[in-house]
Amino acid sequence: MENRLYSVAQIRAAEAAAAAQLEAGALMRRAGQAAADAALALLGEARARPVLVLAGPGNNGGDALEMAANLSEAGVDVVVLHLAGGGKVSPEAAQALARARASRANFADVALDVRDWALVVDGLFGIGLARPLEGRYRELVTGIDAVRCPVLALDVPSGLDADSGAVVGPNGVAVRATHTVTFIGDKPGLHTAEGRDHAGRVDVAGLGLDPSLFEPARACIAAPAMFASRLAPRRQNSHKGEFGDVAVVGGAHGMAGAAVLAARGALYAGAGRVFAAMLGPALALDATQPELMFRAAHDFEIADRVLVLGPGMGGAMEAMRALGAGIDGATPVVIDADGLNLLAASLDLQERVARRQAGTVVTPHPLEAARLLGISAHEVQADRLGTARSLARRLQAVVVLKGSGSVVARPDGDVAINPTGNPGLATGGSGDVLAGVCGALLAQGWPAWEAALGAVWMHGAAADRLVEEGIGPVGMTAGELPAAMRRVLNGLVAKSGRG
Ligand SMILES: NC(=O)C1=CN([C@@H]2O[C@H](COP(=O)(O)OP(=O)(O)OC[C@H]3O[C@@H](n4cnc5c(N)ncnc54)[C@H](OP(=O)(O)O)[C@@H]3O)[C@@H](O)[C@H]2O)[C@@H](O)CC1
Ligand SMILES: Nc1ncnc2c1ncn2[C@@H]1O[C@H](COP(=O)(O)OP(=O)(O)O)[C@@H](O)[C@H]1O
Ligand SMILES: [K+]
Repeated sequence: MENRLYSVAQIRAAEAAAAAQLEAGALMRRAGQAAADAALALLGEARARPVLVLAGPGNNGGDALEMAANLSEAGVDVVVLHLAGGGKVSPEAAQALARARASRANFADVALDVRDWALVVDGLFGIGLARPLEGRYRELVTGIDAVRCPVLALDVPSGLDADSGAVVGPNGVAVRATHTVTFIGDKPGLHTAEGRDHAGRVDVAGLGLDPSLFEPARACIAAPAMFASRLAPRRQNSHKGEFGDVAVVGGAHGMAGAAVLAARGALYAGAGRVFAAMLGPALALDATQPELMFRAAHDFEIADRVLVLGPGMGGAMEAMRALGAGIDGATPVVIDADGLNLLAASLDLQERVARRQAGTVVTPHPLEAARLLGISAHEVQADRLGTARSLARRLQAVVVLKGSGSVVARPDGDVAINPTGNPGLATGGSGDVLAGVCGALLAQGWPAWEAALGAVWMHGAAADRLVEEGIGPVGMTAGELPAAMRRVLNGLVAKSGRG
C-alpha cells in the first residue's frame, strides 16, 4: 500500500531492529538533523528572531536537543526550554543534552510570551506519551495556542495519541502544530480524529531505515492511485445501460431532501439512471434535476439496481421491510443514515448483511457507529481505526467511518484514512451526497473497497475545491457538492487516459 501508516508498536519494532545495527545514538542524531532541516525550511530568511525549542524528559526531548545543537551550529539564535523530569534518561538523550549544552543554544526557563519567536518547536513528548499532560507541561502546551509563529512538532504533537488521533485524557490538551515532522514512519493518529487539527502539515523523515525492518502496514492514507484502475475513460460506443441503475430508498414523510441529495450525488457520479424510491409521499419531479425518477418504495422493483438504503428513511415498519428486502437482494448496496439506525436495532438484519454476496458499503458517522456497536460516540472517536475494523469484520462489509479523516475499513483489517475534505462538510445532507456517489460507483462496476475509497476521496476533494473558490467552509451546502465532485471525477478520468 502507498502512503503507509504504522502503529506505535510497529514503529518501536522497526526502531529497535535498526538500532541493533547502528552505532549508539545514530537514529536520534538523524532525527535531530531531519528536524533541523525542517525548521530551516520553515524559517527561510526569517533569522532575526529566535527559535524556541521545548525539550521534554525522554527521547522526544533528545531529538529536540540534537535539533537545537544543529540549528545553533547553522547560525540560528536558539533558546532551549528543557524539562528534565525525574526519571531515567536514555544514553542517547543524555548525549544529546551534553551536545546541546556545549553548543551556542541558550538554556533558559522562559515564559512563552516573553519573546516574539520565529518558530516554536515541540519536542516535549512523542510516541512515549504515557498519560495526560498536567502541571507545567499542560501550561506550556496551552500557552502555545497563543503564539503567532509557526509551531513545528517533532514526531507527534505532544498530548496526541499517535495510534488513534485522540487527545490523551478526559480533559486533555495537546499541541496545535502548524507542521509535524514525524520520524521513521507516518502514524494514523496524525490524520484522523483530532490529528488533523493538531498535526498541521505532516512530513515523514524515514531516518534511513531499511524497508525490510518494518512489519507490513495495515493502514495507509487514501489516494487516487488506490482506485485509478476504475477511472478508465468511457468508450465512445457506450450506452446508459453500462453505467447501471441506482435507486435511493428513503425519503420518508418530511425527509424527501435527503433522498434527493443522495440521488443527485449518484447522477453526478455517472450512474446511467437514478431512481428515488420514496417511503413518504412520492414527489412527481425534482424541477432542478428532472433526470431523477421518483417512485413509491412499496411497489418499486429493486432487482438489478444498486441500492442506497437509508437517506431520510425514518424508522417505520415499512422502512424496516424495505431495508430487509434490499439487504437480501443480490445487488451491491450502500447502507447509510436511518438504514444504519434500523440495522443497529436488529441483530438479525446485521447477520443478513454479513451473509450478503454482493458488495456492501456501510457509511456511519461516529454516533451511528456507536449505536451499531453498543458503545458511546466518545469511545468510537477514541479508537476510530479499531471501531471501523470491528464493524467491517462484524458486518463483512466495507465500512466508512465518517468525520475528519474518514476511516475506510474492510473485513480483513486493512484500513485507509481519507486525507481530503474540510469542516465545510459538517452540514446537513453532505453524508447523503456521499452515499449517492458511492452507489453510482458501485453501479458502474467498482468493487466495494474502491467505490468507498473513490467516493470518500472525491467527495472530500470536491469540498476542498469549493473552499478554494470561496464557497466554504462557512455556509457550504450539500447541494453544491455533486457538481464540484463531478469536476473532480472528470479530472481524474482525464488524467487516467492515454497520452
Ligand atoms: N529511541 C530511539 O532510538 C529513537 C527515538 N525517537 C524519538 O523518541 C521518541 C520516543 O521516546 P520515548 O520513548 O523516550 O518517549 P517520549 O515521547 O520522549 O516520552 C517519554 C518520556 O516522557 C515521560 N512521560 C510520558 N508521558 C508523560 C506525561 N504525560 N507527563 C510527564 N511525563 C511523561 C516518560 O517518563 P515516565 O514519567 O512515564 O517514566 C518519559 O521520560 C519518539 O517519539 C521520537 O521522537 C527518535 O529519535 C528515533 C530514534
Ligand atoms: N470536519 C470535517 N472534516 C472532513 N469531513 C467532514 C467533516 N465533518 C463532516 N465531514 C464529512 O461530511 C459528511 C457528513 O456526513 P453525515 O454526518 O452523515 O451528515 P448528514 O447526515 O447530515 O448528511 C461525511 O462524509 C463526513 O466525513
Ligand atoms: K512532540
